[in-house]
Amino acid sequence: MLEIQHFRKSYPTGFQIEINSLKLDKGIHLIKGENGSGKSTLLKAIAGIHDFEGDVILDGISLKKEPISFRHKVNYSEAEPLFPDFLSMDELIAFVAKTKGADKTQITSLKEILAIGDFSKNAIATYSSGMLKKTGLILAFLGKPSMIILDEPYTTIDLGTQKRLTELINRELYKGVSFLLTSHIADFEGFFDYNSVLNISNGSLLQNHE
Ligand SMILES: Nc1ncnc2c1ncn2[C@@H]1O[C@H](COP(=O)(O)OP(=O)(O)OP(=O)(O)O)[C@@H](O)[C@H]1O
Repeated sequence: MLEIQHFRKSYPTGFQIEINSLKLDKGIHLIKGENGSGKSTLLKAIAGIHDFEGDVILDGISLKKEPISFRHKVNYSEAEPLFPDFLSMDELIAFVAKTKGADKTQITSLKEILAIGDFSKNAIATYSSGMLKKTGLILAFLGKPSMIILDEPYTTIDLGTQKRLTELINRELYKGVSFLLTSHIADFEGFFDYNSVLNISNGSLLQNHE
């Protein structure tokens, strides 16, 4: 279970997200909101990338008190991932696999599902936007995370990859992994039986239904 307590994140521009208390059960959750509503800011905070006031607790492990253990349990993919141009996807996978404890079987299986092919040997500088997105996605599934956070997972990838990504998410859900997804359009609302759908507007979160 994911718990957000007394959360506050503000930027010097004046934009602010405040969540007094939020509890999300194991399962799959969707955060919807317009451009600039605060989705990415919230996800980056939950993933331990952005600093914030308050705490986020996953399965009893506090991000503030046990940051290393917490980060081991949470994987994250950005909406528009950026990586060093000179590295290849294979090199990035090898690095993340080592830190997250992923084995060769898992890597091969994920590469097959996401139809990565031999292109992963090439430098990131040569990647299309879809390949860049697939790079971010594959890294987010490595190891044995309790929660996978995917920011706008269906943008940029082709229809075939979208279908296989849905199968992959369902497979991992079945194994007990939880998911937190965002969308600024209703592009994949019907793909999953969400445990909850939340709306974020101007930094405030509203829980729709469970
Ligand atoms: N590093 C930053 N410094 C200052 N302001 C920021 C920063 N990152 C985001 N913001 C501001 O915070 C607000 C929320 O941005 P955020 O990227 O979280 O929204 P979003 O819902 O993910 O948007 P989109 O759907 O366009 O990706 C926006 O007003 C944005 O300009």
